[in-house]
Amino acid sequence: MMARDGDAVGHPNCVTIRAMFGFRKRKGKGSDPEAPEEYQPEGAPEEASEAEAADEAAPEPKEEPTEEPAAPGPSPADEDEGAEKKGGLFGRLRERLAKTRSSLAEGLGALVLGRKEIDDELLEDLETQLLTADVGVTATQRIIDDLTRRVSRKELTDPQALVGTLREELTALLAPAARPLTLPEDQEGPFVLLMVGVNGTGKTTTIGKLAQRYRAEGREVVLGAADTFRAAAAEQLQEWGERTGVPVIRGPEGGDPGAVAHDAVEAGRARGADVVIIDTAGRLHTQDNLMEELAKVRRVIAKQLPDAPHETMLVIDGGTGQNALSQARQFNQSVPLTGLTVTKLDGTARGGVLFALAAELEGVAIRFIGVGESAEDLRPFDAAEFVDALFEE
Ligand SMILES: Nc1nc2c(ncn2[C@@H]2O[C@H](COP(=O)(O)OP(=O)(O)OP(=O)(O)O)[C@@H](O)[C@H]2O)c(=O)[nH]1
Repeated sequence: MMARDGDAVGHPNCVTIRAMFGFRKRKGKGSDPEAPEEYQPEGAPEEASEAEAADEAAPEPKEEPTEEPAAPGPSPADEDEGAEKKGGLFGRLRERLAKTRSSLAEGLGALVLGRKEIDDELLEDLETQLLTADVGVTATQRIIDDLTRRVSRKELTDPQALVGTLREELTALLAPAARPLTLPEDQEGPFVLLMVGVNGTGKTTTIGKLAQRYRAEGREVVLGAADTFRAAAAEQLQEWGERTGVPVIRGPEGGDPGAVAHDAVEAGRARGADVVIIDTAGRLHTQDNLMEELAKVRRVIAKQLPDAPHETMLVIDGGTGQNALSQARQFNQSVPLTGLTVTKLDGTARGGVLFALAAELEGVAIRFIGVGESAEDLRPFDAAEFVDALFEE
């Protein structure tokens, strides 16, 4: 890896290039991206243990609370409640990110405590802290380069200001990736979402939550169960379909997933649906089989509808840390990705991986994050909100 800020080297009182490579020297420390995560998969959606899971079980998706409630317009009392709810939602995000918060932000606070100046050692410790929190090599390098530059120009001298500056840097790093998924209002034919991801990352659950969200917005949705490899996957999708009042197109077990995808798009067209969401297998006999199958499903959809799939979304388990990056790269080769959903951030200290994904996967937007099992825990990804939730007292 090349340093990009050579001009910092040799400047009096400034950090040296040594600091930027500190992570190499400390390789062992906290740099075990493949280490098993303590996250324990929880039960099926309807088994959610928290009180708010009751929200999810509501039979009418239109009554599902949303972050931006639709008409009728709010009364003044509702507005107060709205503000409170917003605070509540932020509070909940903050609480759900507690593990990442303690591994990333709280560690940084401790790091600068009692320091009098920003020297090599402090920047090296910061670098280690970021890598330990799964921020990843590219993002960490970019941040340390930038801080080094600021220190060398004397724009940043006070260690206590370092955390604030870092917070800005982290937000700026995430911001280009935080592009919401907006459905066109005037599109001819349905908006087709192809959902991919390895087994157990929360793909089917995410599809269910998305169906619920879109139904609550008054959109017509069709689901396609193109994971014909695992019968339980279609069952699970069917349950979500029943819960949200959305038709689910299925095929025979072991059948052709391309045919199911085709039928789902066709059903979406015939019904004048706004959105078709297609679930795919997360595991086949081999990884190569899986990638070929996904590419084929994609081709079938593309033949049927110009520009479709309009979104190819990879669902990643945030608890897999740096492994998420290799998953994303691999999927991206077979089915060019347009968006990501990172789930299970509520059960892991490895949420720093969002920064790694933003830095490494240019052009792929982070659409949603999952911070729990209920529908409102699938949140549109907002860079500033995410960083605030990690840093705000
Ligand atoms: N805590 C938590 N659990 C989640 C989240 N998203 C999904 N889950 C849970 O993760 C488990 C696996 O989710 P699935 O939707 O079955 O995963 P999948 O990727 O479809 O897996 P396959 O169907 O096996 O391919 C379920 O128990 C979900 O409720 C999240 O953001 N937080």
